[in-house]
Amino acid sequence: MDAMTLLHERNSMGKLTGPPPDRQQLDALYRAALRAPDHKQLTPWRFIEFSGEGLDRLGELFAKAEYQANPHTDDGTMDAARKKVRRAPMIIAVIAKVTPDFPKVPPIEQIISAGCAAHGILLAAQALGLGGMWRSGGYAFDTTVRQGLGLAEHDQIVGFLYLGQPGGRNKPLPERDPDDFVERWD
Ligand SMILES: Cc1cc2nc3c(=O)[nH]c(=O)nc-3n(C[C@H](O)[C@H](O)[C@H](O)COP(=O)(O)O)c2cc1C
Repeated sequence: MDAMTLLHERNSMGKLTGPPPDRQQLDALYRAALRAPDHKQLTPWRFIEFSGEGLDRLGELFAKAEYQANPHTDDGTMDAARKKVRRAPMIIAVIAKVTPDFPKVPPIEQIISAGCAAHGILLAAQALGLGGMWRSGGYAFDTTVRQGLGLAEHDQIVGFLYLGQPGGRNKPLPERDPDDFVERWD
């Protein structure tokens, strides 16, 4: 696939099956992430890869988050939280490692950079014939999840990237006209 087609036709894939990306594919995904634009070369990124039993550990953390938010939460909600992680054979949590008070690089720039890294992973996944979907849910902002993943005070989870083999048909892409979004100062 040529680069422009990839950029114009990136499409999230929510239905994902095994096997997970292999090590060679993962290396390519991370290399794409590491080319994210990065003011002052802070490399404000951290990735946590979950597969196999690691997914269940993440699911347990999601269930714990539900419980901490509401100790009266029912078993069904806790189970649903556990099962969410099994929507893909692999999840990569993309974390912005934020350095507060860094001259000229405010936290928002570091978080955007991590967002670009996530986008790089999704684009690279599609280029390799993999499927991917960026999800946050409430868990990306949850204190229990943040603690469980070892985030420092200023870090942010920018997303959970669900990755695997495409398990469904690509949805039609939305028709969007650049002119609806662009203002020109000629
Ligand atoms: C930061 C971020 C968080 C997202 N979180 C979710 C989510 O929790 N659940 C969801 O269904 N889609 C979520 N999305 C949207 C999907 O990843 C996807 O972009 C959307 O379904 C549109 O599909 P498309 O990317 O193919 O246009 C999120 C997107 C971003 C950028």
